[in-house]
Amino acid sequence: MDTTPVIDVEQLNLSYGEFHAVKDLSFQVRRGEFYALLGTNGAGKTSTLETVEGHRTATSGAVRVFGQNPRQRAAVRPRMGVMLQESGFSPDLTVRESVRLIGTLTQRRDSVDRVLGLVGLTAKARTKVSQLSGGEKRRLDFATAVYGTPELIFLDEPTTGLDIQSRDALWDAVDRLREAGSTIVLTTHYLEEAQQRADRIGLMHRGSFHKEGTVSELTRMLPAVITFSLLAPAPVLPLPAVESDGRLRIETFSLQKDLNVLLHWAQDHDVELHDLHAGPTRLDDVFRSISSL
Ligand SMILES: Nc1ncnc2c1ncn2[C@@H]1O[C@H](COP(=O)(O)OP(=O)(O)OP(=O)(O)O)[C@@H](O)[C@H]1O
Repeated sequence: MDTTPVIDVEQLNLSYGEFHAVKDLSFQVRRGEFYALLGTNGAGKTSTLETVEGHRTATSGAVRVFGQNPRQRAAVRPRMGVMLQESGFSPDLTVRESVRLIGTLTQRRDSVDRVLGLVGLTAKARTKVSQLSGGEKRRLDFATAVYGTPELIFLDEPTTGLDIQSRDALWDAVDRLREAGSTIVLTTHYLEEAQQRADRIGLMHRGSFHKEGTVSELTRMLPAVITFSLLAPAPVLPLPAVESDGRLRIETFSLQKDLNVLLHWAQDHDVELHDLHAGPTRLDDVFRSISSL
């Protein structure tokens, strides 16, 4: 089996004039993996991905895609599908013509009807791109990335502007691409999307990784949280809590034990723990912790 990483980035640096946007960034994406590159605004995600996609030259460092320089587009481009943040379709082409053009440009083979069905645009096949809604344009962008089921697929903010049905349909399609063996690289600001699906996450802040690992590795170092409100005066709580916006919040590294203590206390004193929530730290909390740095 080929163990060459699909993406291998080593000590990548990118500068725009005096501005050092990406600093000594190193990461690998393995075959079949779902990797999410997340980060604060301006962290350098797009700059990094544009370099990996072969659109931008690194200031220094090495970037390999399928073991090759991504600037060698003839070798690499047919093997990867890219959904950019903004589409570059000609407004006068129809949806069908646009998808067919992608096939020609990427040199991948597929059935245009199959791809239109996959992205739910069969009924719009003869519609001009200029007449599509924002969500429909986004689905056409997705079609460009998945045409021919490429080995490597980049999804840059894929669900922005999509309604809930279209989002679900997009993630179903991604699941099927993964079953077919495709490697997925995602950037998104919807953290729950990454939290639910990614095998590994690179969390960027100001040009470098703040953290990299699986979701559980990223969240493990933060305490779990119990929140609730009290509708009537109650005796002193059995655990230290902080009050914010009328709710009490307990942070703990022993969730089961402390939840047990709290529930017993409530039972013994006949106290209602209104709107009680307990659970591990979410990725949003990791994000908030770095955004404030
Ligand atoms: N062409 C450019 N010229 C100068 N500065 C640039 C250029 N492109 C990006 N930058 C700067 O480089 C930094 C990284 O930008 P980049 O678009 O890679 O970030 P990002 O993580 O994708 O951000 P966002 O989440 O806001 O889309 C930002 O500070 C941005 O202003």
